[in-house]
Amino acid sequence: MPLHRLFPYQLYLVISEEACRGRDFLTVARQAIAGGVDIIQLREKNIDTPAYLAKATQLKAITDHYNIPLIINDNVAVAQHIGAFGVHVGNSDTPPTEIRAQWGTLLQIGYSIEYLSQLDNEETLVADHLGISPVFSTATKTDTVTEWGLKGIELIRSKTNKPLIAIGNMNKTNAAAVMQAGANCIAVVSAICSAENPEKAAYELRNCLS
Ligand SMILES: Cc1ncc(COP(=O)(O)OP(=O)(O)O)c(N)n1
Ligand SMILES: Cc1nc(C(=O)O)sc1CCOP(=O)(O)O
Ligand SMILES: [Mg+2]
Repeated sequence: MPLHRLFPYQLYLVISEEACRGRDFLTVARQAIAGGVDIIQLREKNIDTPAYLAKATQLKAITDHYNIPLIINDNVAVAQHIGAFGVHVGNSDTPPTEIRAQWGTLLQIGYSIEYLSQLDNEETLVADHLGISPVFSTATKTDTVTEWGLKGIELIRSKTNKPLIAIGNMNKTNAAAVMQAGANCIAVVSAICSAENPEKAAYELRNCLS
């Protein structure tokens, strides 16, 4: 099956209340959807599960309304509870094999690739799509390991057929090159959440993608 059928999303918004700079994150999500994002991840760090659940439930009402898949970062219980499309985990989170063992194919699993050696492990094998973590270093998340760059995308592309999500300082100036290097999708926080006009920012990013 062609990759775009497995993961038919090209513009991926990763949203948190903090990234929206005092604006209502639900309003920013609606604006981003109007501008053309086609998948959203809720990424709240340092929040307890009841508070995460409350935010996820509110956002799910919006994503359902617009028929946009919602992914929950880190918290599998929240993802499962709200009937999310999927969950995104990294090397410090619940491993994909555990999620798969418990929930089968109920949740799509995104998994961060920080080391090339991960491409040979069981966690990558069971994941549905992979985050290239990060393509370029970013102030939004500083606890990262490898800055993959365009060459890193090409290398990872040559080693896996899984859908690749490019994350880390993605913006209008690099989106086309990142896709050209082999990514299937770009994921952004600040380029949309911190933009003065999130709808326009999403629309302009969308136009950089094929
Ligand atoms: C699409 C996507 N890719 C990578 C990440 C990073 O996940 P992780 O390494 O678990 O780090 P945190 O986001 O949990 O800080 C992501 N969230 N989304
Ligand atoms: C959530 C996240 N994960 C990353 C990774 O490298 O795994 S970088 C990142 C934040 C991306 O923010 P911005 O679009 O503002 O650069
Ligand atoms: Mg994580």
